[in-house]
Amino acid sequence: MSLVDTANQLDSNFHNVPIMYMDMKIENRKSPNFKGYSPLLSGNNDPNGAGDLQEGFEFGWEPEISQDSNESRNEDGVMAGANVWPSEDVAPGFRERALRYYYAATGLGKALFPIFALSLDLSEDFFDDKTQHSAALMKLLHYPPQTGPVDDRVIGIGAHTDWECFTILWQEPGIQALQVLNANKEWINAPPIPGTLVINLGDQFARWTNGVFKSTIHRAINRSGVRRYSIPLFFGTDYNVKLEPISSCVSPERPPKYEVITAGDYVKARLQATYNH
Ligand SMILES: O=C(O)CCC(=O)C(=O)O
Ligand SMILES: [Fe+2]
Repeated sequence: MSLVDTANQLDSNFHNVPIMYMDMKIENRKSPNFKGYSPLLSGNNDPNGAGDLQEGFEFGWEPEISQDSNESRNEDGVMAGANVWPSEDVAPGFRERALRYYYAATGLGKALFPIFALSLDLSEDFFDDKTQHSAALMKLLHYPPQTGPVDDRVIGIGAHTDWECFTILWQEPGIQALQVLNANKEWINAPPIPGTLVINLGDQFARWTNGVFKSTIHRAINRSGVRRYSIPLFFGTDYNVKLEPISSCVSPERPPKYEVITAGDYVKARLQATYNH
């Protein structure tokens, strides 16, 4: 089955989850790393915005389905922490399908690193020792339709860049919502194309390459009149790895642009800023 078909299958299950009423026991603010359920308007990706008109459910790596989901990995440092799931009564089969798509999509995420290493004239295994632990978060998002008077500061998800290296984004077929800011500062629609996924570059990759690759500014607005779902997978380098610029990307003309911190500290700081606004 193709990756997109696996996502479509998860989507059909996800539509049946009464996600609007997810148990507030699994609210993301109760988890050290914001795993679990984020209610409408609880996050704010654009500091000039007044809250994102979406709700979501976020989870990360965990051992294969048959094992205990409570295991957390020491290597994840500040980002260590178990997933939290809605109960099987509320969402039968949801965890299993979500993890099935997660594992398939992380396989694609991992395959992107050698391609980008080659594009930077590095050996293709350059990122291998930095991507041992699937530092990857998946988010299932629901955007209610936006109708009526519009406050420009409240949209589905405000203008932002993603935080990791690559985002692999599945979008609800047939609904235009995602927009990308081009070099002329114009918003360009990025409609779903059947059978495809969107790949966005994120801040960690801009940091690795000292700005040679840029993270894409994007936003989403659902004015379709119907609910929209999307599923990003944010895939970065291991949380305990320092985001140090690749030496060939630093020169007297291109001095280091970013303070060096670990990938985990970076993601954690961004999560805190987004949900504790
Ligand atoms: O829903 C979308 O299309 C975009 C989601 C997104 O940008 C994000 O979650 O970071
Ligand atoms: Fe994003």
